Amino acid sequence: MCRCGYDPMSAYIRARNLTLDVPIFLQPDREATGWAGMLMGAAFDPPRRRTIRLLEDLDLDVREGDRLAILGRNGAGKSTLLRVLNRVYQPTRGQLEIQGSCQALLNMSLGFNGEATVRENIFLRGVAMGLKSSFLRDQVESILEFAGLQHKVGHRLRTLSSGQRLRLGFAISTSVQHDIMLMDEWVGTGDADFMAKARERMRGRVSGSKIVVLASHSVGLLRDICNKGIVLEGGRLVHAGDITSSLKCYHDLLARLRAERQAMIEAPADGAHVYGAIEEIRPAKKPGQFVLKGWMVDTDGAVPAGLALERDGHLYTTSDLRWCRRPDVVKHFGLSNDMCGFLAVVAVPGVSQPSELGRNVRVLGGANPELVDAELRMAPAVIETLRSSS
Ligand SMILES: Nc1ncnc2c1ncn2[C@@H]1O[C@H](COP(=O)(O)OP(=O)(O)OP(=O)(O)O)[C@@H](O)[C@H]1O
Repeated sequence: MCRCGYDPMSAYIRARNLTLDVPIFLQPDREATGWAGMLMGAAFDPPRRRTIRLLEDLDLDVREGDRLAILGRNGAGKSTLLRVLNRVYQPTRGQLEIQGSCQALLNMSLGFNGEATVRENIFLRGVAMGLKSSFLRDQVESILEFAGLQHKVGHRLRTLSSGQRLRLGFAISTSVQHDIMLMDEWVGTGDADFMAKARERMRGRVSGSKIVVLASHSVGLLRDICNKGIVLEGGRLVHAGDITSSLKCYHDLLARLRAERQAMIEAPADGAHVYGAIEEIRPAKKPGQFVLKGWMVDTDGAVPAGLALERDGHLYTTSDLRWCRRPDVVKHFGLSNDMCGFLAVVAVPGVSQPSELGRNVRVLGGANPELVDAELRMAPAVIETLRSSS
Protein backbone atom coordinates (compact mmCIF):
# COMPACT_ATOMS: atom_id res chain seq x y z
CA MET A 1 0.00 0.00 0.00
CA CYS A 2 1.23 3.49 -0.78
CA ARG A 3 0.88 6.46 1.54
CA CYS A 4 -2.53 7.37 0.14
CA GLY A 5 -3.91 3.90 0.93
CA TYR A 6 -3.99 2.51 -2.63
CA ASP A 7 -2.42 -0.75 -3.74
CA PRO A 8 0.47 0.43 -5.97
CA MET A 9 0.00 -2.62 -8.23
CA SER A 10 -3.63 -1.90 -9.05
CA ALA A 11 -5.09 0.77 -11.32
CA TYR A 12 -6.51 3.89 -9.68
CA ILE A 13 -7.23 7.58 -10.21
CA ARG A 14 -6.91 9.93 -7.28
CA ALA A 15 -7.42 13.67 -7.50
CA ARG A 16 -7.34 16.28 -4.77
CA ASN A 17 -8.41 19.92 -5.19
CA LEU A 18 -8.08 19.59 -8.94
CA THR A 19 -8.43 23.05 -10.45
CA LEU A 20 -8.02 24.16 -14.04
CA ASP A 21 -7.78 27.76 -15.22
CA VAL A 22 -7.39 28.60 -18.90
CA PRO A 23 -6.66 31.90 -20.61
CA ILE A 24 -9.24 33.37 -22.96
CA PHE A 25 -8.96 36.37 -25.21
CA LEU A 26 -11.90 38.75 -25.34
CA GLN A 27 -12.34 41.35 -28.03
CA PRO A 28 -14.22 44.40 -26.71
CA ASP A 29 -17.15 45.50 -28.89
CA ARG A 30 -16.12 48.12 -31.42
CA GLU A 31 -18.30 51.00 -32.31
CA ALA A 32 -16.52 51.81 -35.58
CA THR A 33 -18.12 50.40 -38.73
CA GLY A 34 -15.88 52.07 -41.35
CA TRP A 35 -12.70 50.31 -42.48
CA ALA A 36 -10.37 53.02 -41.10
CA GLY A 37 -11.97 52.83 -37.65
CA MET A 38 -11.82 49.01 -37.76
CA LEU A 39 -8.12 49.08 -38.64
CA MET A 40 -7.35 51.55 -35.87
CA GLY A 41 -9.33 49.39 -33.44
CA ALA A 42 -7.47 46.23 -34.49
CA ALA A 43 -4.11 47.99 -34.09
CA PHE A 44 -4.70 49.83 -30.82
CA ASP A 45 -7.42 47.81 -29.12
CA PRO A 46 -6.24 44.15 -29.21
CA PRO A 47 -8.18 41.32 -27.50
CA ARG A 48 -7.87 41.33 -23.70
CA ARG A 49 -6.51 38.28 -21.93
CA ARG A 50 -8.52 36.90 -19.04
CA THR A 51 -8.37 33.68 -17.10
CA ILE A 52 -11.45 31.56 -16.52
CA ARG A 53 -11.84 28.61 -14.17
CA LEU A 54 -13.14 25.44 -15.87
CA LEU A 55 -12.72 23.03 -12.93
CA GLU A 56 -12.66 23.92 -9.26
CA ASP A 57 -11.39 21.91 -6.30
CA LEU A 58 -12.43 18.49 -7.56
CA ASP A 59 -11.73 15.44 -5.40
CA LEU A 60 -11.94 12.07 -7.11
CA ASP A 61 -11.26 8.49 -6.02
CA VAL A 62 -11.66 5.84 -8.69
CA ARG A 63 -10.54 2.30 -7.93
CA GLU A 64 -10.19 -0.96 -9.80
CA GLY A 65 -13.61 -2.29 -10.82
CA ASP A 66 -15.18 1.18 -10.88
CA ARG A 67 -17.14 2.21 -13.94
CA LEU A 68 -17.60 5.90 -13.33
CA ALA A 69 -20.26 8.01 -15.08
CA ILE A 70 -19.56 11.73 -15.38
CA LEU A 71 -22.93 13.48 -15.42
CA GLY A 72 -23.77 17.12 -15.90
CA ARG A 73 -25.60 19.41 -18.27
CA ASN A 74 -23.98 21.03 -21.33
CA GLY A 75 -20.90 22.98 -20.40
CA ALA A 76 -20.67 21.50 -16.89
CA GLY A 77 -17.04 20.45 -17.43
CA LYS A 78 -17.30 16.72 -18.29
CA SER A 79 -15.06 16.73 -21.36
CA THR A 80 -12.64 19.10 -19.64
CA LEU A 81 -12.28 16.70 -16.72
CA LEU A 82 -11.66 13.81 -19.13
CA ARG A 83 -8.98 15.88 -20.88
CA VAL A 84 -7.30 16.60 -17.56
CA LEU A 85 -7.37 12.89 -16.71
CA ASN A 86 -5.89 12.19 -20.14
CA ARG A 87 -3.12 14.78 -19.46
CA VAL A 88 -4.19 16.98 -22.36
CA TYR A 89 -4.57 19.83 -19.84
CA GLN A 90 -2.18 20.25 -16.94
CA PRO A 91 -4.13 21.14 -13.77
CA THR A 92 -3.40 24.64 -12.50
CA ARG A 93 -3.63 23.51 -8.90
CA GLY A 94 -4.18 20.29 -6.93
CA GLN A 95 -2.83 16.76 -7.24
CA LEU A 96 -3.63 14.08 -9.76
CA GLU A 97 -2.28 10.53 -9.48
CA ILE A 98 -3.10 7.94 -12.12
CA GLN A 99 -1.83 4.38 -11.89
CA GLY A 100 -2.31 2.19 -14.96
CA SER A 101 -2.17 2.65 -18.72
CA CYS A 102 -4.88 4.90 -20.18
CA GLN A 103 -6.88 4.54 -23.37
CA ALA A 104 -8.78 7.68 -24.29
CA LEU A 105 -11.65 7.65 -26.75
CA LEU A 106 -12.08 11.40 -26.71
CA ASN A 107 -11.08 12.64 -30.11
CA MET A 108 -11.03 10.16 -32.95
CA SER A 109 -8.86 12.33 -35.20
CA LEU A 110 -6.25 13.30 -32.60
CA GLY A 111 -2.72 13.10 -34.06
CA PHE A 112 -3.92 12.65 -37.66
CA ASN A 113 -2.21 14.43 -40.53
CA GLY A 114 -4.34 14.99 -43.63
CA GLU A 115 -1.31 15.05 -45.95
CA ALA A 116 0.11 11.72 -44.73
CA THR A 117 -1.13 8.36 -46.01
CA VAL A 118 -3.45 6.05 -44.11
CA ARG A 119 -0.51 3.76 -43.20
CA GLU A 120 1.59 6.73 -42.01
CA ASN A 121 -1.33 7.98 -39.93
CA ILE A 122 -1.60 4.64 -38.17
CA PHE A 123 2.00 5.19 -37.01
CA LEU A 124 1.51 8.89 -36.22
CA ARG A 125 -1.57 8.28 -34.14
CA GLY A 126 -0.21 5.08 -32.57
CA VAL A 127 3.01 6.77 -31.48
CA ALA A 128 0.98 9.71 -30.10
CA MET A 129 -0.88 7.09 -28.03
CA GLY A 130 2.45 5.83 -26.67
CA LEU A 131 2.63 2.61 -28.74
CA LYS A 132 5.94 1.30 -30.08
CA SER A 133 6.55 1.32 -33.86
CA SER A 134 7.50 -2.38 -33.80
CA PHE A 135 4.14 -3.17 -32.18
CA LEU A 136 2.32 -0.95 -34.67
CA ARG A 137 4.00 -2.70 -37.61
CA ASP A 138 2.38 -5.96 -36.47
CA GLN A 139 -0.98 -4.25 -35.98
CA VAL A 140 -1.29 -2.37 -39.29
CA GLU A 141 -3.10 -5.16 -41.14
CA SER A 142 -5.64 -5.84 -38.41
CA ILE A 143 -6.31 -2.09 -37.94
CA LEU A 144 -6.90 -1.67 -41.68
CA GLU A 145 -9.11 -4.74 -41.74
CA PHE A 146 -11.20 -3.56 -38.79
CA ALA A 147 -11.64 -0.14 -40.39
CA GLY A 148 -12.42 -1.76 -43.77
CA LEU A 149 -9.73 0.40 -45.38
CA GLN A 150 -7.21 -2.10 -46.81
CA HIS A 151 -7.78 -0.65 -50.27
CA LYS A 152 -6.98 2.88 -49.04
CA VAL A 153 -3.68 2.13 -47.30
CA GLY A 154 -1.56 4.32 -49.61
CA HIS A 155 -4.13 7.13 -49.98
CA ARG A 156 -3.73 10.50 -48.30
CA LEU A 157 -5.93 10.84 -45.26
CA ARG A 158 -7.58 14.03 -46.49
CA THR A 159 -9.07 12.09 -49.41
CA LEU A 160 -11.02 9.85 -46.99
CA SER A 161 -14.63 10.59 -46.05
CA SER A 162 -15.34 11.73 -42.49
CA GLY A 163 -16.92 8.32 -41.75
CA GLN A 164 -13.80 6.52 -43.02
CA ARG A 165 -11.57 8.74 -40.85
CA LEU A 166 -13.74 8.01 -37.85
CA ARG A 167 -13.47 4.28 -38.54
CA LEU A 168 -9.69 4.52 -38.80
CA GLY A 169 -9.44 6.57 -35.57
CA PHE A 170 -11.66 4.11 -33.75
CA ALA A 171 -9.73 1.07 -35.05
CA ILE A 172 -6.39 2.57 -33.93
CA SER A 173 -7.66 3.83 -30.55
CA THR A 174 -9.16 0.50 -29.63
CA SER A 175 -6.39 -1.72 -31.03
CA VAL A 176 -4.92 -2.27 -27.57
CA GLN A 177 -6.49 -3.15 -24.24
CA HIS A 178 -5.50 -0.69 -21.50
CA ASP A 179 -6.12 -0.60 -17.74
CA ILE A 180 -8.10 2.63 -17.74
CA MET A 181 -10.57 3.65 -20.42
CA LEU A 182 -11.65 7.29 -20.72
CA MET A 183 -14.64 7.85 -23.00
CA ASP A 184 -16.56 10.91 -24.06
CA GLU A 185 -20.04 10.71 -25.51
CA TRP A 186 -19.32 8.53 -28.49
CA VAL A 187 -21.63 9.21 -31.40
CA GLY A 188 -20.71 6.89 -34.21
CA THR A 189 -21.20 7.84 -37.82
CA GLY A 190 -20.56 4.58 -39.55
CA ASP A 191 -22.73 2.26 -41.55
CA ALA A 192 -24.81 -0.30 -39.65
CA ASP A 193 -22.26 -3.13 -40.10
CA PHE A 194 -19.37 -1.06 -38.80
CA MET A 195 -21.44 0.22 -35.86
CA ALA A 196 -22.31 -3.36 -34.84
CA LYS A 197 -18.61 -4.32 -35.02
CA ALA A 198 -17.58 -1.19 -33.11
CA ARG A 199 -20.14 -1.82 -30.36
CA GLU A 200 -18.87 -5.38 -29.99
CA ARG A 201 -15.29 -4.17 -29.64
CA MET A 202 -16.33 -1.49 -27.15
CA ARG A 203 -18.08 -4.09 -25.04
CA GLY A 204 -14.87 -6.17 -25.02
CA ARG A 205 -12.67 -3.20 -24.15
CA VAL A 206 -15.02 -2.01 -21.41
CA SER A 207 -15.17 -5.44 -19.79
CA GLY A 208 -11.37 -5.87 -20.14
CA SER A 209 -10.60 -2.49 -18.49
CA LYS A 210 -9.85 -2.20 -14.80
CA ILE A 211 -11.41 1.27 -14.71
CA VAL A 212 -13.86 2.98 -17.07
CA VAL A 213 -14.70 6.69 -16.94
CA LEU A 214 -17.54 7.67 -19.26
CA ALA A 215 -19.09 11.09 -19.88
CA SER A 216 -22.43 10.97 -21.62
CA HIS A 217 -25.97 12.33 -21.71
CA SER A 218 -27.27 8.88 -22.56
CA VAL A 219 -28.80 7.73 -19.31
CA GLY A 220 -29.48 4.25 -20.72
CA LEU A 221 -25.83 3.78 -21.72
CA LEU A 222 -24.59 5.04 -18.34
CA ARG A 223 -27.02 2.76 -16.51
CA ASP A 224 -25.85 -0.22 -18.59
CA ILE A 225 -22.13 0.35 -18.11
CA CYS A 226 -21.51 2.29 -14.90
CA ASN A 227 -21.73 1.39 -11.22
CA LYS A 228 -20.63 4.77 -9.84
CA GLY A 229 -21.18 8.38 -10.81
CA ILE A 230 -20.27 11.98 -10.20
CA VAL A 231 -22.30 15.06 -11.07
CA LEU A 232 -20.61 18.27 -12.20
CA GLU A 233 -22.16 21.71 -12.32
CA GLY A 234 -20.20 24.80 -13.34
CA GLY A 235 -16.91 22.87 -13.07
CA ARG A 236 -17.56 21.82 -9.45
CA LEU A 237 -18.35 18.41 -8.06
CA VAL A 238 -21.88 18.45 -6.66
CA HIS A 239 -22.31 14.72 -6.03
CA ALA A 240 -20.33 11.48 -5.92
CA GLY A 241 -21.86 8.10 -5.18
CA ASP A 242 -23.34 4.95 -6.72
CA ILE A 243 -24.91 5.22 -10.17
CA THR A 244 -28.52 5.32 -8.92
CA SER A 245 -27.93 8.18 -6.47
CA SER A 246 -25.87 10.02 -9.10
CA LEU A 247 -28.57 9.73 -11.76
CA LYS A 248 -31.14 10.89 -9.23
CA CYS A 249 -28.99 13.88 -8.28
CA TYR A 250 -28.52 14.72 -11.99
CA HIS A 251 -32.25 14.55 -12.75
CA ASP A 252 -33.12 16.53 -9.63
CA LEU A 253 -30.63 19.17 -10.70
CA LEU A 254 -32.16 19.34 -14.19
CA ALA A 255 -35.69 19.53 -12.79
CA ARG A 256 -34.67 22.32 -10.39
CA LEU A 257 -33.00 24.31 -13.17
CA ARG A 258 -36.00 23.79 -15.38
CA ALA A 259 -38.38 25.04 -12.68
CA GLU A 260 -36.18 28.11 -12.12
CA ARG A 261 -36.07 28.80 -15.84
CA GLN A 262 -39.82 28.44 -16.18
CA ALA A 263 -40.34 30.74 -13.23
CA MET A 264 -38.27 33.37 -15.04
CA ILE A 265 -39.66 32.96 -18.55
CA GLU A 266 -42.90 31.30 -19.49
CA ALA A 267 -41.33 29.43 -22.35
CA PRO A 268 -40.43 25.78 -22.76
CA ALA A 269 -36.78 24.95 -22.36
CA ASP A 270 -34.93 24.15 -25.54
CA GLY A 271 -31.94 21.89 -25.91
CA ALA A 272 -33.57 19.07 -23.88
CA HIS A 273 -33.13 15.58 -25.31
CA VAL A 274 -35.87 12.99 -25.20
CA TYR A 275 -34.97 9.43 -24.25
CA GLY A 276 -36.82 6.30 -23.22
CA ALA A 277 -37.65 2.74 -24.20
CA ILE A 278 -40.28 0.68 -25.99
CA GLU A 279 -41.07 -2.39 -23.93
CA GLU A 280 -43.87 -3.94 -25.92
CA ILE A 281 -45.59 -3.69 -29.32
CA ARG A 282 -48.79 -5.72 -29.46
CA PRO A 283 -51.87 -5.78 -31.73
CA ALA A 284 -54.72 -3.54 -30.59
CA LYS A 285 -58.37 -4.64 -30.76
CA LYS A 286 -58.89 -2.96 -34.12
CA PRO A 287 -57.10 -4.62 -37.05
CA GLY A 288 -54.18 -2.60 -38.37
CA GLN A 289 -53.62 -0.91 -35.00
CA PHE A 290 -50.90 -1.55 -32.42
CA VAL A 291 -50.43 -0.70 -28.78
CA LEU A 292 -47.00 0.70 -27.87
CA LYS A 293 -45.95 0.37 -24.24
CA GLY A 294 -42.91 2.12 -22.82
CA TRP A 295 -41.59 5.19 -21.05
CA MET A 296 -39.90 8.45 -22.00
CA VAL A 297 -38.77 11.71 -20.46
CA ASP A 298 -36.52 14.52 -21.54
CA THR A 299 -33.22 15.50 -20.01
CA ASP A 300 -34.94 18.39 -18.22
CA GLY A 301 -37.16 15.85 -16.45
CA ALA A 302 -40.31 16.84 -18.40
CA VAL A 303 -42.67 14.39 -20.09
CA PRO A 304 -42.60 14.90 -23.89
CA ALA A 305 -45.81 15.02 -25.91
CA GLY A 306 -44.82 13.53 -29.27
CA LEU A 307 -44.62 9.84 -30.16
CA ALA A 308 -44.61 8.20 -33.58
CA LEU A 309 -43.69 4.93 -35.24
CA GLU A 310 -41.44 5.08 -38.29
CA ARG A 311 -41.60 2.21 -40.75
CA ASP A 312 -39.52 2.14 -43.92
CA GLY A 313 -39.10 5.91 -43.64
CA HIS A 314 -42.84 6.60 -43.28
CA LEU A 315 -44.04 8.22 -40.05
CA TYR A 316 -47.21 7.00 -38.30
CA THR A 317 -48.29 9.36 -35.51
CA THR A 318 -49.77 7.78 -32.39
CA SER A 319 -53.24 8.54 -31.11
CA ASP A 320 -54.58 8.11 -27.61
CA LEU A 321 -51.25 8.67 -25.80
CA ARG A 322 -51.94 7.86 -22.13
CA TRP A 323 -49.48 8.43 -19.32
CA CYS A 324 -49.08 6.30 -16.21
CA ARG A 325 -46.84 6.15 -13.16
CA ARG A 326 -43.66 4.10 -13.48
CA PRO A 327 -41.95 3.95 -10.08
CA ASP A 328 -39.74 1.07 -11.33
CA VAL A 329 -38.28 3.24 -14.11
CA VAL A 330 -37.88 6.19 -11.72
CA LYS A 331 -35.96 3.99 -9.27
CA HIS A 332 -33.75 2.41 -11.93
CA PHE A 333 -32.80 5.61 -13.72
CA GLY A 334 -33.02 8.01 -10.79
CA LEU A 335 -35.63 10.12 -12.60
CA SER A 336 -37.52 12.91 -10.91
CA ASN A 337 -40.84 12.47 -12.75
CA ASP A 338 -42.70 9.21 -12.22
CA MET A 339 -45.50 9.97 -14.77
CA CYS A 340 -43.20 8.79 -17.54
CA GLY A 341 -44.88 5.50 -18.54
CA PHE A 342 -47.17 5.45 -21.56
CA LEU A 343 -49.55 3.37 -23.61
CA ALA A 344 -50.29 4.63 -27.09
CA VAL A 345 -52.11 3.38 -30.15
CA VAL A 346 -50.72 3.63 -33.66
CA ALA A 347 -52.41 2.61 -36.90
CA VAL A 348 -50.28 1.00 -39.59
CA PRO A 349 -52.67 0.13 -42.44
CA GLY A 350 -52.31 -3.31 -44.00
CA VAL A 351 -50.39 -4.86 -41.11
CA SER A 352 -52.00 -7.09 -38.50
CA GLN A 353 -49.12 -8.60 -36.47
CA PRO A 354 -46.02 -6.93 -34.95
CA SER A 355 -43.85 -9.49 -36.74
CA GLU A 356 -45.22 -8.12 -40.04
CA LEU A 357 -43.93 -4.63 -39.28
CA GLY A 358 -40.49 -5.69 -40.56
CA ARG A 359 -37.01 -4.86 -39.31
CA ASN A 360 -36.94 -1.28 -40.50
CA VAL A 361 -39.01 0.08 -37.63
CA ARG A 362 -38.14 2.80 -35.08
CA VAL A 363 -40.21 4.50 -32.44
CA LEU A 364 -39.48 8.21 -32.08
CA GLY A 365 -40.27 10.57 -29.23
CA GLY A 366 -40.19 14.35 -29.20
CA ALA A 367 -41.29 17.54 -27.50
CA ASN A 368 -44.53 17.62 -29.52
CA PRO A 369 -46.23 15.56 -32.27
CA GLU A 370 -44.67 17.77 -34.96
CA LEU A 371 -41.17 17.28 -33.58
CA VAL A 372 -40.37 13.61 -33.09
CA ASP A 373 -36.69 12.93 -33.70
CA ALA A 374 -35.39 11.01 -30.68
CA GLU A 375 -35.17 7.27 -31.21
CA LEU A 376 -36.38 5.27 -28.21
CA ARG A 377 -34.46 2.14 -27.32
CA MET A 378 -36.25 -1.11 -28.10
CA ALA A 379 -36.38 -3.80 -25.40
CA PRO A 380 -34.70 -7.07 -26.50
CA ALA A 381 -38.09 -8.85 -26.68
CA VAL A 382 -39.40 -6.20 -29.09
CA ILE A 383 -36.29 -6.48 -31.27
CA GLU A 384 -36.75 -10.24 -31.29
CA THR A 385 -40.36 -9.89 -32.44
CA LEU A 386 -39.42 -7.49 -35.22
CA ARG A 387 -36.45 -9.65 -36.29
CA SER A 388 -38.67 -12.70 -36.58
CA SER A 389 -40.42 -11.03 -39.50
CA SER A 390 -39.80 -12.59 -42.84
N1 LIG B 1 -9.98 25.64 -24.00
C1 LIG B 1 -11.02 26.29 -23.52
N2 LIG B 1 -11.01 27.63 -23.41
C2 LIG B 1 -12.06 28.30 -22.92
N3 LIG B 1 -13.19 27.73 -22.48
C3 LIG B 1 -13.28 26.40 -22.57
C4 LIG B 1 -12.20 25.59 -23.10
N4 LIG B 1 -12.58 24.30 -23.06
C5 LIG B 1 -13.83 24.29 -22.54
N5 LIG B 1 -14.24 25.54 -22.24
C6 LIG B 1 -15.52 25.92 -21.62
O1 LIG B 1 -15.63 25.15 -20.42
C7 LIG B 1 -16.97 24.76 -20.18
C8 LIG B 1 -17.05 23.25 -20.02
O2 LIG B 1 -16.81 22.64 -21.28
P1 LIG B 1 -16.88 21.06 -21.48
O3 LIG B 1 -16.62 20.79 -22.92
O4 LIG B 1 -16.02 20.41 -20.48
O5 LIG B 1 -18.40 20.79 -21.11
P2 LIG B 1 -19.24 19.41 -21.12
O6 LIG B 1 -19.77 19.20 -19.75
O7 LIG B 1 -18.41 18.32 -21.70
O8 LIG B 1 -20.42 19.83 -22.07
P3 LIG B 1 -21.25 18.99 -23.19
O9 LIG B 1 -22.21 18.12 -22.43
O10 LIG B 1 -21.93 20.06 -23.94
O11 LIG B 1 -20.26 18.22 -24.02
C9 LIG B 1 -17.77 25.30 -21.36
O12 LIG B 1 -18.36 26.51 -20.96
C10 LIG B 1 -16.74 25.53 -22.44
O13 LIG B 1 -17.12 26.59 -23.29
